[in-house]
Amino acid sequence: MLLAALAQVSQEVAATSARSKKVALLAGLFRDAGPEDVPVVIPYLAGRLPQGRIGVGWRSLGDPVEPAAEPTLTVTGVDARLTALAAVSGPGSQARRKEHLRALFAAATEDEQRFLRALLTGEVRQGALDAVAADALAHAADAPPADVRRAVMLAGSLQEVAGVLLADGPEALAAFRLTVGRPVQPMLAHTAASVGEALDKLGACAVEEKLDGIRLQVHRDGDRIRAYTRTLDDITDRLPELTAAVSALPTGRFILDGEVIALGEDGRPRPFQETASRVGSRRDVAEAAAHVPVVPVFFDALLVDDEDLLDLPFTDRHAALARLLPEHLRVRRALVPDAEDPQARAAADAFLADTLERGHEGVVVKDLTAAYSAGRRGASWLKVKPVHTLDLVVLAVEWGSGRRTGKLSNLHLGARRPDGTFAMLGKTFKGLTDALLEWQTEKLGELATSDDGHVVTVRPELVVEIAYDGLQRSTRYPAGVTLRFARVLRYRDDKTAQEADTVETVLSRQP
Ligand SMILES: Nc1ncnc2c1ncn2[C@@H]1O[C@H](COP(=O)(O)OP(=O)(O)OP(=O)(O)O)[C@@H](O)[C@H]1O
Repeated sequence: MLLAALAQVSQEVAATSARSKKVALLAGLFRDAGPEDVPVVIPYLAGRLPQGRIGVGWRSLGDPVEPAAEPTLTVTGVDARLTALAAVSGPGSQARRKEHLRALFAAATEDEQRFLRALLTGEVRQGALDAVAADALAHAADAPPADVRRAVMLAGSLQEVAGVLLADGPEALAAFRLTVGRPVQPMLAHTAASVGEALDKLGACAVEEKLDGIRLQVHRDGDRIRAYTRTLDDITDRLPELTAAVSALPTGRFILDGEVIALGEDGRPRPFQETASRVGSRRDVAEAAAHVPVVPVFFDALLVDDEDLLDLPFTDRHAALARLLPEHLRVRRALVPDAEDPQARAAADAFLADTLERGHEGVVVKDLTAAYSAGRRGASWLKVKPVHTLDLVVLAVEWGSGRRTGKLSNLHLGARRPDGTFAMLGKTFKGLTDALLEWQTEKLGELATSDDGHVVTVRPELVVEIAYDGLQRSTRYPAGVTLRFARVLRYRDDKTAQEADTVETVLSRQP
């Protein structure tokens, strides 16, 4: 497929707000795509590079290059060129990257150049494009849209489903089943302002402690035990405690969802960074385990023996969990069978107070009747946390002064808009430790697209968790509000910019 075709459809999709028109445009594109094009076309449409970060800085994109008259570039050709570019390393690599880029731009027409430039600087972002693309794919392949969506949820990747569907037709979708050893995207939660609000929204529910650890999905088939993070990375070898705890269970086949967390001897959670460094580090596993032991704590069961539990109500899944696991491996919870009963409401509030007292970050309130909606932020799980936090995208950063000279310090923070662009909400350099400063200077340097000596603009890719005390009106910022006392809590390596909080979420937090 020619890059020109993709660039044109991408532009047309961005220009229309009608979902049905977007679906029709994308379906047309998918009909023309060969299976070999799919792994490139889908990420390009969403503004992602299959290579992840390719180390192209603003310098390399500098001077204009004379465009080609006729389109000849293919999407697979462009992808191969960018793979080669990403592989360049060692002395002189900047110059060689620049050569690759110049060659690519010289072969591109004016429209293609515009598309490539936007792709490389992170401007081609299309809000919620993956859901539209799944429906378009169903159209293109004459498959039921619901079947395609379910396959995507189970495969954890639209690309993979697209490849199989376009190559083998709708019957091939049956191969995407919940399978032990094949991780699925975890179910996510919305936010409620208080336990009372959550009870009003959900009715009969369970209130569970919200542990501030790292999301964990464990698959066991006899001796084969694998553990995955929220981004589906395999972390089994880093957490020997986990394999030990899971292999001691009598049941041999299951998929469980939970959290891994470092607890102190008093049972209170240790600082989040300690859990994060255990999960993030492959080195000296035995020593790290002795130093900062972690425990798995589970809150859901997706499959037990050969039974797929995804579509069962939460109560049934939890009953399966209770049969499978001893109490200390399960999250603590309080049941609220009748959300209108004042006593039950008071008990739910008391459960939150007790959970906070024990050092945890809040609770997750769960609808007792809801199925497990993998990969989606279902309305049936509501988290309640007293400290306000937002996951925002770093749009730009300022060079520091004084003690921070030479470091990229003051972060410009953005929330997501429905069209995939970002609205700046404010700036902060508070809460940044020396280690974080060091880390962000390097990372943001790699993502830089322009630098005026004071402000460095970056590809909007890094997600940072920000605590704040409230919102205040501001005419300086595009959403009309800014954050009061914003401070950095941590970087969220496990989230992409598409998963950052939206302007709508931010505004809904206004009292
Ligand atoms: N009992 C629980 N039930 C569900 N999720 C839990 C529970 N305890 C801790 N968690 C964690 O909370 C997360 C749910 O919140 P959410 O879906 O908003 O993701 P998040 O943005 O990573 O959350 P946050 O930023 O608030 O930590 C889960 O991904 C999981 O890691």
